[in-house]
Amino acid sequence: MTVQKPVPPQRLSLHWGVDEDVEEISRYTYGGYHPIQLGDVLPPPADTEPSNSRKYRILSKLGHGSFSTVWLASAQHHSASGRYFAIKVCVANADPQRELDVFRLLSSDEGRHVLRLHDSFTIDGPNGTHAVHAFNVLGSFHIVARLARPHWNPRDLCRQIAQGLAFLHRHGVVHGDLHMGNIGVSMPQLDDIIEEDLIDRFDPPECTIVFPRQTPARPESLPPYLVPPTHISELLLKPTAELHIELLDLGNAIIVGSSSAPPACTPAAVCAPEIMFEQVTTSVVTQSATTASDIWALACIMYEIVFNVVLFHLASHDDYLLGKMAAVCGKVPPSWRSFWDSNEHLRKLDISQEAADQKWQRKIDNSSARKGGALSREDFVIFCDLLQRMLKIDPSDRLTIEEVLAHPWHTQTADNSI
Ligand SMILES: Nc1ncnc2c1ncn2[C@@H]1O[C@H](COP(=O)(O)OP(=O)(O)OP(=O)(O)O)[C@@H](O)[C@H]1O
Repeated sequence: MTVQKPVPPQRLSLHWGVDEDVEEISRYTYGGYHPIQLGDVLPPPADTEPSNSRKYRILSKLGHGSFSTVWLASAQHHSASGRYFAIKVCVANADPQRELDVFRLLSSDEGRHVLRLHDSFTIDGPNGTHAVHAFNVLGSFHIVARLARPHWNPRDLCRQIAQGLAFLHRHGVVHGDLHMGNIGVSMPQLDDIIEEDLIDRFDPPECTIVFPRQTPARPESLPPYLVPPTHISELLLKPTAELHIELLDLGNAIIVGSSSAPPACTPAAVCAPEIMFEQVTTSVVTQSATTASDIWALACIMYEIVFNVVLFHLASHDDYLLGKMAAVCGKVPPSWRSFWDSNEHLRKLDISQEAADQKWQRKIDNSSARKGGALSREDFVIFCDLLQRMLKIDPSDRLTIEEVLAHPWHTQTADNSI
C-alpha cells in the first residue's frame, strides 16, 4: 500500500507493556489503522448497501503490516459453514487503487501461485475510510519451514515460488517486496472445519489491554485491546503434506510502465544492488522495483530454502553489504567505481570473478559433503550455476523469470522428494 500523506504519530504509551507481535498503538490515529474487536462483523450493517449481503465475522488476528491489520474471518453470507478469508483492513490514508489495479490484471488461473483477491469494499470508522480486501487464507512459510524442512523438496518449493513470480511478470506486474515473509502456503483444509471447532483449536489470545498512560486526544480512534497473531499454520498444516505455495502482499507491486510507481522498499537482505547502491550513497531511494530486482530477491530466497542460511547475514543498508554483493557477483560496476575507491572498507576488498567462483565452489563442496541431504553434488552444481546467473550485479545481465524456469535446476525431474 502507498501512503498518500504521513500520519502525525499520536504519542501514546500503555500501562502493562505491549506484546512485540502487535501493531504500534500510535498508528491508531486519524488516517491510520481501523480499531477492530474479535467478533466484529465487516462491513458494519450501517455501511452495507441493501443489495449486498456480504458479512465477514472477525475470529482472530493473522498479522499486521505497515499499512494494514489482517484478520481471519468467516464469511457469514456463504451457505456452507466454514468459509474463511484473510480480511486485510488497510490504513485510512493508504491508496487502495494500486493494489486493486494490480489484481485486476491477474487473470484467474487454477494452479496459480499467487494469492487471490475475492472481495473488496470500504468501511468508515473513527480514523477515516478504509479499503478492506478479502483474500484466501495462507499459512506462514516461515513457520512451515521450521516444521516441515526435513520433509520438503527444495527444488519443488523454488519452482513454485518462481512460477508465482512468472505469473506476475507475464501479466506485467513486478512484486516489489518479495521476501520469505511474503510467501504463503495454501490451507485448503481450513474450509472443512466448522467455525466453532476452529475457534476451539486456538488458545485464547493474550491480548494487550489498551489503557493509555495519557488521556488520548481521540479515544474513539483506539481499539479496546491489541490482539497477537494466531499462527494457524502451526495448528493446521501437517509437516509431511505437499505444500502449495502462494506469493502474498501485492501492496508494493507495480504495473510495468506505470507512471506512478513508488520507490522500492525491499528489505536489505533481498534488496538488489542497484537499489542498495542508491540507498547507501544518497540515503534515499528514488527508483522503483523492477522485474530484475524481483529476480535478485528470488535468488536470495532460493538460496535460503536450499542452503537453510541467508545469503546476506545481518543485512542493513550500508557499504558493508555493497561489498558483500560485489564479492558474490565478482564484479564492481563502473558506476560504483568513484564511490568504491573513496571508501576505505570497500577499496581493500578482493573482488574478482575468480574469487567469487572459488566461494561458490566452496559452498558446493561444503553442502555436498553433508550427509543425508536431499540433493546430490550435481544438484548443487546446477543450483549454484542458476544462482550465479540470477545474482548479476548489472540488472540487465540477470536471467528473466522465464529463463530461470527453463534452467536445468527447474526442468530436471525432481527425484529428490524426501
Ligand atoms: N492471505 C493471508 N493469509 C494469512 N495471513 C496473511 C494474509 N495476508 C497477510 N497476512 C498476514 O498479515 C501480515 C501483513 O500483511 P501484508 O504484508 O499484506 O500487509 P501490509 O500492510 O501490506 O504490509 P507491509 O508492511 O509488508 O507492506 C503478513 O505478514 C501475514 O502475517
